[in-house]
Amino acid sequence: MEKVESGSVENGTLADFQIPAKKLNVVFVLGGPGSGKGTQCTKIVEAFGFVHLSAGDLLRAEAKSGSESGIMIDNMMKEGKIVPAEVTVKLLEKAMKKSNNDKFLIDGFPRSLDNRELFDSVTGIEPRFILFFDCPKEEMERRLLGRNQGRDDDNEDTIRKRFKTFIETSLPVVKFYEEFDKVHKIDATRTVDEVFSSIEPLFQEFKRTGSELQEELVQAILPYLSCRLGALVHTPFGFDK
Ligand SMILES: Nc1ncnc2c1ncn2[C@@H]1O[C@H](COP(=O)(O)OP(=O)(O)OP(=O)(O)O)[C@@H](O)[C@H]1O
Ligand SMILES: Nc1ccn([C@H]2C[C@H](O)[C@@H](COP(=O)(O)O)O2)c(=O)n1
Repeated sequence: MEKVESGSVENGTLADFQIPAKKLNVVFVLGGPGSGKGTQCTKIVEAFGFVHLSAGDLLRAEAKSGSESGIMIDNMMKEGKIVPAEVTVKLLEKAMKKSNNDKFLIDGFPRSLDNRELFDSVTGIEPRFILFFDCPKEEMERRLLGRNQGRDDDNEDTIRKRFKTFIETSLPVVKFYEEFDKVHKIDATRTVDEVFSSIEPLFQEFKRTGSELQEELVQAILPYLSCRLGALVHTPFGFDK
């Protein structure tokens, strides 16, 4: 299979990608904090077999891992600031390489023009389109304060800072892609199901075929089967006898 040319990649980090950049289907999911990006990504994954990569989740995991950059990430997130693009792009790249899939929903990224430029130069991946969840500040704030997922940044003070960063640093990314006609603006004030109904048609081209669904089923039950098989081998009535 054709690979990404290492010459086009900084540090050659993408050289072990099994799928060429041009064949990867990447959709960026943008919107203010609490606009419902993660909620809709979960539904898109179920319906269309995408891999959901949340930049925020990857950063939170890295912060918890005790790595060198962990404390810096944690502090920046508490201040509602955008973590340096080098860190986030590296985490995304690693997560994409680990996956065998060719369809990625990248949630909460690019959150700045720096994010966008570095991702572009490192991966050479052009997003298929951008989903932009449009929601008034008051509704986003209401949702964030009711989220109850134990996130350190879901407090009034940090939420105010996150909104400011969203307007000053993240909206210019949406404007950038609007110039290329790549943005699907979604009214995110409706119910979860209504929002999903309005984005579903955008993903029809990614509908899974029968054999893809079959392969997914096999992958899902394989761990169970191998576990059962292992148990049989080690019981007196199993294969040993
Ligand atoms: N359409 C909706 N109507 C009402 N509540 C919603 C809707 N979509 C999501 N929520 C709720 O709002 C909260 C925030 O949603 P979600 O985590 O999906 O937002 P997000 O955009 O991913 O936020 P963040 O950028 O902070 O990670 C959650 O508690 C979720 O259940
Ligand atoms: N590309 C990104 C994405 C996220 N962050 C930081 C800053 C955000 O406030 C925080 C939480 O993200 P969320 O889970 O709300 O998407 O993570 C960033 O610096 N760069």
